[in-house]
Amino acid sequence: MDRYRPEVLGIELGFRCGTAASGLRRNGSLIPLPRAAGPNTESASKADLCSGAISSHHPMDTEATTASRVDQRVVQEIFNGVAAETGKAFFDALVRHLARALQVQSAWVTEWLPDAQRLRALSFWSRGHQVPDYEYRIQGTPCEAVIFEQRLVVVPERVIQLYPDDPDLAPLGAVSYMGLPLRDADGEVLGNLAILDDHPLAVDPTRQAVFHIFGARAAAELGRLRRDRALRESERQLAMLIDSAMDSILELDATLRAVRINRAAATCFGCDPDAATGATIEQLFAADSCDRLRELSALLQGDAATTNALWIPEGLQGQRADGTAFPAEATLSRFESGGQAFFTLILRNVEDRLAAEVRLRALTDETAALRAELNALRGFEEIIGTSPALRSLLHDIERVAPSDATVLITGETGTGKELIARAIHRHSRRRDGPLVKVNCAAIPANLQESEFFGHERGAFTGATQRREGRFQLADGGTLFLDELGEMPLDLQAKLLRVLQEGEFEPVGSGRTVHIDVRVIAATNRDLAAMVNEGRFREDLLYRLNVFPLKAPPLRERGDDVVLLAEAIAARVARQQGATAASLGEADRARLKAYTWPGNIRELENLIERAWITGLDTPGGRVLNLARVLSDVSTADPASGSHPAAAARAEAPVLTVDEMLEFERANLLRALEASHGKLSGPGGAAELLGLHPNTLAYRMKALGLTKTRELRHENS
Ligand SMILES: Nc1ncnc2c1ncn2[C@@H]1O[C@H](COP(=O)(O)OP(=O)(O)OP(=O)(O)O)[C@@H](O)[C@H]1O
Repeated sequence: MDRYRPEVLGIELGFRCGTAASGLRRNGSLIPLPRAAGPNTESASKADLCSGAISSHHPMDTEATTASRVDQRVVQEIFNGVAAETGKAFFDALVRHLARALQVQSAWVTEWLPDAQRLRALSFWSRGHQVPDYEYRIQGTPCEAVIFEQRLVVVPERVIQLYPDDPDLAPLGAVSYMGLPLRDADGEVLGNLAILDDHPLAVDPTRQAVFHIFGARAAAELGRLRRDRALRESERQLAMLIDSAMDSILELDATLRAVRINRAAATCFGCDPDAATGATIEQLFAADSCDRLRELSALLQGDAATTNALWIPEGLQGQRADGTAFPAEATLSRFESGGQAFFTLILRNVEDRLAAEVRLRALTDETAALRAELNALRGFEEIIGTSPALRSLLHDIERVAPSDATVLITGETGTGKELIARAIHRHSRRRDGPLVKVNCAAIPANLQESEFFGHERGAFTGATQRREGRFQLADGGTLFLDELGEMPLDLQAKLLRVLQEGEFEPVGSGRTVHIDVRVIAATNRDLAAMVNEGRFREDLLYRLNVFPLKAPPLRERGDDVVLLAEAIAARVARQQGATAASLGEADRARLKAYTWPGNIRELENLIERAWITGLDTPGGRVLNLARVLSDVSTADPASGSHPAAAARAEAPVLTVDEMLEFERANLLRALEASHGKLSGPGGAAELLGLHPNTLAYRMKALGLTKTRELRHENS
């Protein structure tokens, strides 16, 4: 814009003495200005400069030598005047010396406030005095171009006419102006340096150069001030941050003396932050912790140091001002400031955490103990009974369960062998693994191998898919082999290998599979007798018989029969949404008198029947035990006419084969009596006191599976 063109050198300068102004209008108020005693009375050199300008249309050309000489002096003068100063004093000295040396009425240095679009004087010298609090809007002033166009602006004369909107020019009686932007190293405008006179300004390149030099000096100081201010601000923020941190922070010097500690640290050490500043680590930590801190700080300092920070998990003992100690964990890190090493120790009092951990551990232990107790109860909760025989069995279960020993459970049918196997699994370390049951009597002999060990696709006719065997399914858990006595001899050999080596080959595969399975086997057969007969492998028996358990028959469990009867009755009642009345003395006696050849399974069947034919009373349903027991036991056992008692008294000792034949004949009799009905009320299973599934297994085993007359009514 043309109005900014006057700085072009060579303009004819006229000398006019300005009118003394009464004051500056800034910030809405009038700043009084001292009245000038006369134009440029401060220095004789001003006259030289001005007259040179007047006498020539080209002062620059004609006065160059003089100006140069004068400027050398000016430079020196200003440098001497400001060299020792910094900050506000520096700017005061700068503008004072500049005005005096250039023989101008006013000189000022400002800071640019871009948000407010204002310039604030860091120092303003006018007519021999400092003008305080000088600040102005930039718009319409000669400084506008200085700041926005970032260049030197020289207005040798008629500045009021050129900038009629600048309200301060008239009160100052301004005639000429020169302004220079002050920039930092990045080129950002920080403010400006300006002079103003009530006479036309004689300008030449040398004077401008001098102005530039002092502009650069002012810019450097302004930049320094800014950085200083920014540093102080960031230090303030850092101090606030450190002080408000939850963790205790200690800044230590190279000798590990605290140079600063935050509020959290002061609280932690139970002292005043100021009092703790200057404390040695010996005053803050226990002796061995001090040794540790010294060692670690040396590690961080050494040439071989590979890290800047070290984690000290627990193990530090802080010492409070009152002499008490607290456990702490910390991070020690090293930093440098002003070429000196410092350490930051970020500390955390872990007293509460350790106490919480101790509490947690105690609670965990307690919970584990309670859980174990509960498990012990729950593990055997299905096994009802308090008789010495049963208690001794439970004790054995507890002993053998935690080991990985193979267990062989023997006992009559229905005595709870499967229940025992489950209890062992539940009390073993494999409790979270699978419990897989295989009933050897229920699987056709030719399919047993594949059932146990799995098969490859196409291994035999019908093997359309590859299939995993029970052993593999039980990997990591327990395999329960029920009715082990029914296992064919060739499979027994393979089972032995699995037990000994933990590996097998699936049918039709050359691949060896390794498994980790505990085997629990059960049988109601006399395996020793079978060994003698060559029907069971002796080596397998030895291998299985590591820990034999015998499930006692119900008739040897004393009052357990009553407890069991009541529990079964309650279960049946629950299923029906009813209640069962307590057993009367007569019923208890009846239950105890019977010999229970089918054991607990027979008892279950009997109670169910007694429930059906029972009588409802206000106290709950009364079981019709008299009738169902008289059906199975018409005679008084004490008289010796009870079938079992009679059998014990009269029957000759039978061989195993004779026993099997006897069993076969007995089953056929039961089937005849039930007219071929297998299960349900009046069925053969009920007559025999067997579970229908067991009856079915037994029939298969005895070759009775194809009996045409059999009818399943309720399953
Ligand atoms: N002590 C007991 N407490 C409660 N119920 C029992 C007890 N013993 C056995 N039973 C119950 O008796 C029934 C027969 O038990 P289980 O099947 O375990 O006998 P088993 O000896 O394996 O019979 P089998 O030789 O015929 O396979 C199951 O319903 C079982 O829950």
